[in-house]
Amino acid sequence: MTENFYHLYTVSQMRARETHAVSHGLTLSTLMENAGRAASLEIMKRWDTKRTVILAGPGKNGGDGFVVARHLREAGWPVRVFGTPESSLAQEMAHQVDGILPLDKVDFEDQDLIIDALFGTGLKRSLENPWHILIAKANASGLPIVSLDLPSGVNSDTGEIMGKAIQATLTITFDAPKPGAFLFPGKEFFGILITKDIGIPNSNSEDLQIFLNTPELWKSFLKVPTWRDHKLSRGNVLVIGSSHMVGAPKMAALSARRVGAGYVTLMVPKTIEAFLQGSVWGEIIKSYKTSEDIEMALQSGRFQSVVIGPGMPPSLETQEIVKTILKWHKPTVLDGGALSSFENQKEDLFESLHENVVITPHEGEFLRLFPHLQGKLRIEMAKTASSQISATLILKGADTLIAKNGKIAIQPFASPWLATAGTGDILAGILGAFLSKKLLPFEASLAAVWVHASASQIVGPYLIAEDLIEALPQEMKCIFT
Ligand SMILES: NC(=O)C1=CN([C@@H]2O[C@H](COP(=O)(O)OP(=O)(O)OC[C@H]3O[C@@H](n4cnc5c(N)ncnc54)[C@H](O)[C@@H]3O)[C@@H](O)[C@H]2O)[C@@H](O)CC1
Ligand SMILES: [K+]
Repeated sequence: MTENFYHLYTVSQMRARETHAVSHGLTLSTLMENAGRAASLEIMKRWDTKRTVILAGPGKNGGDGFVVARHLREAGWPVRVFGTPESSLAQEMAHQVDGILPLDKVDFEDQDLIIDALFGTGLKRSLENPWHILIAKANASGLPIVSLDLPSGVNSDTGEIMGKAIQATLTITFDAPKPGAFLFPGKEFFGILITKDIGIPNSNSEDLQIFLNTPELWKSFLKVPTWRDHKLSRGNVLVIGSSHMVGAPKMAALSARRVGAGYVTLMVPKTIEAFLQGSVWGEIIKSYKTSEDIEMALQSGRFQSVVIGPGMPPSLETQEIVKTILKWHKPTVLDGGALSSFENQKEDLFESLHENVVITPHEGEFLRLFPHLQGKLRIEMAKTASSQISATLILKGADTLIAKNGKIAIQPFASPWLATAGTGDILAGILGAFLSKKLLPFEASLAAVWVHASASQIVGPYLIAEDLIEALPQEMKCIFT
């Protein structure tokens, strides 16, 4: 198993792993034996003797199922095996098991447990009957289902449901988890996910293409202050607001402070300056009339990062301000209206983006900028779009994706209660703070998405944006202890 436990293997990477194993003298039969044995041991660890039905598909996933059948029977379990081995390797494993019945005769009456070894990483195209009926029958049985490698019917690379999928109680995946285990809708079908080593030697050759966001990737870059620090050295963030929605930039600014930015300036139109002076305490309020005033503020060189978008209306004025900011090549977060303003001038935006920018669209904002990706899976959207722009992309959603040059990290968890107004402004603020602390845009994005999601779990049900801001210091303390 790879030491990068956060590394997710695509189907083509799994094939490369297989070839790598063979080049180290392992046979495919040995790997199948290792997989089946590891799975059967895990099953016997979790359950006492159960009347078990094994559903074995035509390929190697089915082969793994036959191995499980043999091991469970050797341990005295009553096991009924249904399958139609087609590949020579699956047949080799099937020969070691007596009394295999045809899949159309499957019956779950008086049984306790189902092992799903129908399809794994080799699933191609959408499943049709008789597989549909079989999967529906297994799901409707009410029995616990253990899926080998992945729930049959889930696309290993994308999490797409290929017609119909097994709803697993437990999934025992081999060598390393697959992206589909963390991408919706497939993610919901895995039940408990565990990974088993099957003896494939470590290899360094595969590129890190898709992986899970974990603090190990960025924690060391987030520093606690020392006696040498002062408020400006701890990150100086400029948040641009508008009179359109005043609360949004306020929340972004406060969030930046709550995750450790030492100094946050909120720059708003002259018309609301006085109002804001009276309603915020710790942020510095400055005003602007035109984009030139913002340019002058940036000229001062004081700000280490800029956040624009929360509460900004999609307009030509916003567009002008964004273009002005991007000229300065500062670490910059573009969110909400800062992105939507370019719906009809996408190329202008793409040309102005640079390496220090992070864009944080939700799917609606994303499709305004990349309409040609409408109908694509999220993982494909992120991969394609991030290869087209020089900025880092955070594609927000239940399984937020962070992408740069086609490399993608998946946020493994987040509370569904985050689906409420204002939480996006908070993410923009957190990100602005981490950028001001000199984290590189990709690492800052990983850290911000994690902190945001993790804080949402601290708050729990009935979260509103203001609660999330309050929970940020607790989350930051968790990271540092
Ligand atoms: N890659 C590796 O290193 C290892 C893989 N192993 C197992 O092997 C699995 C992959 O094996 P395979 O590549 O044989 O693939 P699968 O066993 O997942 O499925 C391939 C078979 O399903 C058929 N099939 C695909 N899509 C279909 C559809 N829509 N309708 C009907 N039939 C369809 C194919 O014609 C082929 O016969 C993994 O998921 C894992 O369980 C393990 O044995 C251990 C080692
Ligand atoms: K399976």
